[in-house]
Amino acid sequence: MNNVKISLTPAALKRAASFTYAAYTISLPAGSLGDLVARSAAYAGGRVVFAAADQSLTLFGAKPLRVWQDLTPARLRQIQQELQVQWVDLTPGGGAAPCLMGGLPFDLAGQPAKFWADLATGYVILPQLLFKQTPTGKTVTLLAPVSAHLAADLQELADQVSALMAADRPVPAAPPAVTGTELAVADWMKLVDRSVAAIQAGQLRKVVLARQLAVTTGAHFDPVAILHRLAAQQVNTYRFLVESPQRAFVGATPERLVKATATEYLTASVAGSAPRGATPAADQQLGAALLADPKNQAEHQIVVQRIAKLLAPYTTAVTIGARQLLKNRDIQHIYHPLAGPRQAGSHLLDVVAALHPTPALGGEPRAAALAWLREHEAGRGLYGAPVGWLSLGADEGEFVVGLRSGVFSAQAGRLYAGCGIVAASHAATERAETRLKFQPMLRGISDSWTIKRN
Ligand SMILES: C=C(O[C@@H]1C=C(C(=O)O)C=C[C@H]1O)C(=O)O
Repeated sequence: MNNVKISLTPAALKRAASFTYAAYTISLPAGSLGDLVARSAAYAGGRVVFAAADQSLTLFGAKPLRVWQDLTPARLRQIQQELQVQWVDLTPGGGAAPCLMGGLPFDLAGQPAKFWADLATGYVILPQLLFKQTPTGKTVTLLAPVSAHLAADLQELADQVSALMAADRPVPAAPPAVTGTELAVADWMKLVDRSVAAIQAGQLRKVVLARQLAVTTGAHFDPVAILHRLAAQQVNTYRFLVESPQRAFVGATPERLVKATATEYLTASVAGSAPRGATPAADQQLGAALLADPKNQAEHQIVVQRIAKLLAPYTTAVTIGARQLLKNRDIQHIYHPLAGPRQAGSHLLDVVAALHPTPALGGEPRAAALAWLREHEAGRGLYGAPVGWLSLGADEGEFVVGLRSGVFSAQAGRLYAGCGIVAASHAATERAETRLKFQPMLRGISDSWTIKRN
């Protein structure tokens, strides 16, 4: 691509003067956005990627103009509302809106999540370079603060895009060999037993317990390389990367929290898990057994009923789609899509606040489950939390549940996996289920790993 020339008329510059930020959208030649992400090492420490499971959208934000931490959905809604009126589109003929991208914490009131460093309490960026790929094309939206040198600043951003597109794609390094340690297994199994006892005593109906696998490598964890491997390995998943100067949170989740279009909210209930079979017949049998299993049915019913109730006030009617199996490479789940037309005046982040954490990640009732987790579990950081993007134009965006994921520094990482505990749960089976849920990320980070139990 030849270098792009930004053209701003004096009238456009005058219009910009009453705003804080100015945006300018450029169409890019066809080609995979993944290739650009692969070349983006110069922006390491400040990248966020979101790739929708149905390939309808990939977003790549880089060069944060602003960063927010200590987040709740309500706080992010306030930030969105403030920013919505602070930017102006200077694209001749009209361009795309800037977006906020990143993740909220699972529970700000939970125990501190030390390993997460600067990602611990949520991390949302306003990128200066926002690449967007849809089936109809590829664009980049540049965002600069309005100043006397706005035209030069936008041109410099455009030049950085040209340089990125011209950069050589680095030859991917072989994935590092990894040593893993399952943390606190005996304690966790005891906690499963105690949770089952609390459920049987009527203290709560369901709680989702997570555990951690610490991973280390003598080489280097490259979050973008992990993201690419996940994209190739994990069908039917949303891939994401939230990268700060200190950490990178990467994953491939099957679970949508909520997508807001102009007219609809779409969500999903994903709960109840089984392995994939080695042959189509074995796989079909495992799926049929999962659908027929009373414990998994009970676990799933709690989730689907609660989500339908929580979504109802924000829609004119909730439709619960047919029960299906959601199959990823290593795991299959019971799955229901849910959707409803938007209630006039409702906001995406209010729906995020209402839904998170669903009983697929927290429990039922929510308050009792969260209290149980705050007391018994180490902080989750962004694991299991809303991860996604939010437009600063219309109130549209999508948040997924940050599962099948890990957080990394250069040489160390933590993978997370959780499972729903109900009255009929057994610690050994739940441990096996969480082991299965570590599998996608282990495969994503390495071709060879050794796991120790601590
Ligand atoms: C908590 C996780 O997964 C969640 C729990 C599930 C279950 O209990 O069956 C299934 C899918 C997810 O909603 C995880 O993968 O870490």
